Amino acid sequence: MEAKSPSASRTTMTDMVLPSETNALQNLFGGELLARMDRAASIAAGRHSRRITVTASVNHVAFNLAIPLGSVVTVEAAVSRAYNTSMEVYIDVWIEDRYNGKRTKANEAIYTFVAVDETGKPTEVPELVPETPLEITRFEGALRRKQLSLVLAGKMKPDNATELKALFTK
Ligand SMILES: CCCCCCCCCCCCCCCC(=O)SCCNC(=O)CCNC(=O)[C@H](O)C(C)(C)COP(=O)(O)OP(=O)(O)OC[C@H]1O[C@@H](n2cnc3c(N)ncnc32)[C@H](O)[C@@H]1OP(=O)(O)O
Repeated sequence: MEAKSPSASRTTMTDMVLPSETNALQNLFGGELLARMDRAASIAAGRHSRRITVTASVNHVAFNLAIPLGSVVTVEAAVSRAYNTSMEVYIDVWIEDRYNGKRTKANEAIYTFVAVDETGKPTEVPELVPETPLEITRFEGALRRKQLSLVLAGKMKPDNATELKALFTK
Protein backbone atom coordinates (compact mmCIF):
# COMPACT_ATOMS: atom_id res chain seq x y z
CA MET A 1 0.00 0.00 0.00
CA GLU A 2 1.32 3.43 -0.92
CA ALA A 3 2.11 5.77 1.99
CA LYS A 4 0.06 8.96 2.22
CA SER A 5 0.56 12.38 3.77
CA PRO A 6 -1.95 14.04 6.13
CA SER A 7 -3.01 16.37 3.29
CA ALA A 8 -4.52 13.36 1.47
CA SER A 9 -7.05 12.95 4.27
CA ARG A 10 -7.58 16.59 5.29
CA THR A 11 -11.31 17.25 5.63
CA THR A 12 -12.88 20.65 6.24
CA MET A 13 -16.54 21.08 7.22
CA THR A 14 -18.06 24.53 7.78
CA ASP A 15 -21.51 25.04 9.28
CA MET A 16 -23.27 27.49 11.58
CA VAL A 17 -24.78 27.10 15.06
CA LEU A 18 -28.60 26.98 15.02
CA PRO A 19 -30.87 27.54 18.07
CA SER A 20 -31.75 23.82 18.29
CA GLU A 21 -28.04 22.99 18.72
CA THR A 22 -27.40 25.19 21.77
CA ASN A 23 -27.42 24.73 25.55
CA ALA A 24 -29.06 26.91 28.22
CA LEU A 25 -26.28 29.51 27.80
CA GLN A 26 -26.99 29.79 24.04
CA ASN A 27 -23.68 28.13 23.22
CA LEU A 28 -23.11 25.11 20.99
CA PHE A 29 -24.08 21.90 22.84
CA GLY A 30 -20.97 19.76 23.48
CA GLY A 31 -22.57 16.60 22.07
CA GLU A 32 -23.37 18.39 18.81
CA LEU A 33 -19.72 19.43 18.48
CA LEU A 34 -18.58 15.85 19.23
CA ALA A 35 -20.88 14.60 16.44
CA ARG A 36 -19.57 17.20 13.95
CA MET A 37 -15.99 16.23 14.82
CA ASP A 38 -16.81 12.50 14.49
CA ARG A 39 -18.28 13.08 11.01
CA ALA A 40 -15.26 15.06 9.78
CA ALA A 41 -12.81 12.60 11.37
CA SER A 42 -14.55 9.56 9.87
CA ILE A 43 -14.35 11.14 6.39
CA ALA A 44 -10.62 11.82 6.97
CA ALA A 45 -10.03 8.22 8.11
CA GLY A 46 -12.01 6.98 5.07
CA ARG A 47 -9.93 9.16 2.73
CA HIS A 48 -6.68 7.77 4.18
CA SER A 49 -7.74 4.13 4.18
CA ARG A 50 -10.39 4.00 1.41
CA ARG A 51 -12.18 1.55 3.72
CA ILE A 52 -15.20 1.57 6.04
CA THR A 53 -13.98 3.10 9.30
CA VAL A 54 -15.39 2.96 12.83
CA THR A 55 -14.65 5.19 15.80
CA ALA A 56 -12.64 3.07 18.25
CA SER A 57 -11.93 5.77 20.83
CA VAL A 58 -12.26 9.47 21.61
CA ASN A 59 -8.81 10.01 23.07
CA HIS A 60 -8.96 13.67 23.94
CA VAL A 61 -11.38 16.60 23.72
CA ALA A 62 -10.72 20.13 24.96
CA PHE A 63 -13.68 22.52 25.00
CA ASN A 64 -11.48 25.59 25.37
CA LEU A 65 -13.89 28.25 24.10
CA ALA A 66 -17.69 28.31 24.18
CA ILE A 67 -19.14 28.66 20.65
CA PRO A 68 -22.08 31.10 20.63
CA LEU A 69 -25.37 30.77 18.71
CA GLY A 70 -24.96 31.93 15.10
CA SER A 71 -21.21 31.26 14.97
CA VAL A 72 -19.63 30.04 11.76
CA VAL A 73 -17.77 26.89 12.83
CA THR A 74 -15.12 25.08 10.80
CA VAL A 75 -14.02 21.57 11.74
CA GLU A 76 -10.72 20.43 10.19
CA ALA A 77 -9.66 16.80 10.51
CA ALA A 78 -6.64 14.89 9.18
CA VAL A 79 -5.00 11.57 9.96
CA SER A 80 -1.99 12.27 12.19
CA ARG A 81 -0.57 8.72 12.39
CA ALA A 82 -1.49 5.36 10.94
CA TYR A 83 -0.63 1.99 12.46
CA ASN A 84 -1.56 -1.51 11.29
CA THR A 85 -5.36 -1.15 11.15
CA SER A 86 -5.94 1.98 13.26
CA MET A 87 -5.49 5.68 12.58
CA GLU A 88 -5.21 8.65 14.90
CA VAL A 89 -7.20 11.63 13.60
CA TYR A 90 -6.45 15.14 14.88
CA ILE A 91 -9.31 17.63 14.77
CA ASP A 92 -9.08 21.42 15.05
CA VAL A 93 -12.19 23.56 15.49
CA TRP A 94 -12.23 27.23 14.47
CA ILE A 95 -14.78 30.00 14.76
CA GLU A 96 -14.82 32.79 12.22
CA ASP A 97 -15.61 36.43 12.90
CA ARG A 98 -18.49 37.26 10.53
CA TYR A 99 -17.29 40.79 9.92
CA ASN A 100 -13.50 40.59 9.53
CA GLY A 101 -13.09 36.87 8.75
CA LYS A 102 -10.53 36.38 11.54
CA ARG A 103 -10.37 32.75 12.69
CA THR A 104 -9.99 31.76 16.36
CA LYS A 105 -9.17 28.25 17.51
CA ALA A 106 -12.01 27.11 19.77
CA ASN A 107 -11.44 23.43 20.39
CA GLU A 108 -9.37 20.41 19.49
CA ALA A 109 -9.83 16.70 19.73
CA ILE A 110 -8.12 13.42 18.94
CA TYR A 111 -10.07 10.38 17.82
CA THR A 112 -8.96 6.85 16.88
CA PHE A 113 -10.57 5.09 13.92
CA VAL A 114 -10.16 1.50 12.78
CA ALA A 115 -10.58 0.43 9.14
CA VAL A 116 -12.78 -2.64 8.86
CA ASP A 117 -14.02 -4.96 6.11
CA GLU A 118 -17.71 -5.68 5.40
CA THR A 119 -17.80 -8.14 8.34
CA GLY A 120 -16.37 -5.57 10.78
CA LYS A 121 -12.93 -7.23 10.91
CA PRO A 122 -10.00 -4.77 11.23
CA THR A 123 -8.08 -4.42 7.98
CA GLU A 124 -4.71 -2.85 7.06
CA VAL A 125 -4.29 0.83 6.27
CA PRO A 126 -1.53 2.72 4.37
CA GLU A 127 1.40 4.20 6.29
CA LEU A 128 1.25 7.93 7.05
CA VAL A 129 4.25 10.17 6.32
CA PRO A 130 4.07 13.61 7.99
CA GLU A 131 5.45 16.60 6.08
CA THR A 132 5.03 19.90 7.92
CA PRO A 133 6.53 20.68 11.37
CA LEU A 134 3.03 20.51 12.97
CA GLU A 135 2.30 17.17 11.28
CA ILE A 136 5.65 15.81 12.52
CA THR A 137 4.95 16.97 16.10
CA ARG A 138 1.52 15.32 16.06
CA PHE A 139 2.95 12.14 14.49
CA GLU A 140 5.68 11.88 17.14
CA GLY A 141 3.25 12.26 20.06
CA ALA A 142 0.74 9.80 18.68
CA LEU A 143 2.28 6.55 19.90
CA ARG A 144 2.15 7.53 23.56
CA ARG A 145 -1.48 8.67 23.11
CA LYS A 146 -2.31 5.27 21.56
CA GLN A 147 -0.62 3.49 24.45
CA LEU A 148 -2.50 5.62 27.02
CA SER A 149 -5.79 4.89 25.27
CA LEU A 150 -5.07 1.14 25.20
CA VAL A 151 -4.03 1.13 28.87
CA LEU A 152 -7.23 3.00 29.88
CA ALA A 153 -9.31 0.58 27.80
CA GLY A 154 -7.65 -2.37 29.58
CA LYS A 155 -6.16 -3.55 26.26
CA MET A 156 -2.49 -2.99 27.19
CA LYS A 157 -0.55 -3.60 30.40
CA PRO A 158 0.98 -0.35 31.73
CA ASP A 159 4.36 -2.12 31.84
CA ASN A 160 4.26 -2.56 28.07
CA ALA A 161 3.49 1.12 27.40
CA THR A 162 7.17 1.96 26.89
CA GLU A 163 6.68 5.18 24.90
CA LEU A 164 4.18 6.49 27.48
CA LYS A 165 6.41 5.56 30.44
CA ALA A 166 9.36 7.35 28.83
CA LEU A 167 7.46 10.63 29.31
CA PHE A 168 7.84 10.27 33.07
CA THR A 169 11.33 8.82 33.24
CA LYS A 170 13.25 11.16 30.87
C1 LIG B 1 -14.17 7.13 1.63
C2 LIG B 1 -14.29 5.60 1.41
C3 LIG B 1 -15.22 4.95 2.33
C4 LIG B 1 -16.13 3.96 1.72
C5 LIG B 1 -17.24 3.42 2.56
C6 LIG B 1 -18.06 4.44 3.25
C7 LIG B 1 -19.23 3.84 3.89
C8 LIG B 1 -19.90 4.83 4.81
C9 LIG B 1 -19.48 4.49 6.19
C10 LIG B 1 -19.82 5.61 7.10
C11 LIG B 1 -19.05 5.36 8.32
C12 LIG B 1 -19.37 6.39 9.34
C13 LIG B 1 -18.54 6.05 10.53
C14 LIG B 1 -18.91 6.91 11.66
C15 LIG B 1 -18.17 6.42 12.86
C16 LIG B 1 -18.95 5.67 13.75
O1 LIG B 1 -19.95 6.18 14.38
S1 LIG B 1 -18.73 4.02 14.05
C17 LIG B 1 -19.79 3.59 15.42
C18 LIG B 1 -19.08 3.64 16.73
N1 LIG B 1 -18.01 2.71 16.77
C19 LIG B 1 -18.21 1.37 16.80
O2 LIG B 1 -19.31 0.85 16.77
C20 LIG B 1 -16.98 0.51 16.90
C21 LIG B 1 -17.22 -0.70 17.81
N2 LIG B 1 -15.96 -1.37 18.09
C22 LIG B 1 -15.43 -2.28 17.24
O3 LIG B 1 -16.00 -2.61 16.23
C23 LIG B 1 -14.11 -2.89 17.64
O4 LIG B 1 -13.86 -2.68 19.01
C24 LIG B 1 -12.92 -2.28 16.82
C25 LIG B 1 -12.82 -0.75 16.95
C26 LIG B 1 -13.06 -2.64 15.34
C27 LIG B 1 -11.58 -2.83 17.33
O5 LIG B 1 -11.74 -4.21 17.39
P1 LIG B 1 -10.74 -5.11 18.24
O6 LIG B 1 -11.29 -6.47 18.34
O7 LIG B 1 -10.31 -4.39 19.48
O8 LIG B 1 -9.56 -5.21 17.24
P2 LIG B 1 -8.03 -5.24 17.53
O9 LIG B 1 -7.43 -6.04 16.41
O10 LIG B 1 -7.70 -5.63 18.93
O11 LIG B 1 -7.64 -3.71 17.36
C28 LIG B 1 -7.67 -3.12 16.10
C29 LIG B 1 -6.88 -1.85 16.17
O12 LIG B 1 -7.60 -0.91 16.98
C30 LIG B 1 -6.74 -0.41 18.00
N3 LIG B 1 -7.57 -0.10 19.15
C31 LIG B 1 -8.54 -0.86 19.68
N4 LIG B 1 -9.08 -0.22 20.74
C32 LIG B 1 -8.43 0.96 20.85
C33 LIG B 1 -8.52 2.05 21.76
N5 LIG B 1 -9.39 2.07 22.76
N6 LIG B 1 -7.67 3.09 21.58
C34 LIG B 1 -6.77 3.11 20.57
N7 LIG B 1 -6.65 2.11 19.68
C35 LIG B 1 -7.47 1.06 19.83
C36 LIG B 1 -5.75 -1.55 18.26
O13 LIG B 1 -4.57 -1.07 18.88
C37 LIG B 1 -5.51 -2.02 16.84
O14 LIG B 1 -4.65 -1.09 16.20
P3 LIG B 1 -3.51 -1.53 15.14
O15 LIG B 1 -2.31 -1.85 15.93
O16 LIG B 1 -4.04 -2.70 14.36
O17 LIG B 1 -3.33 -0.35 14.27
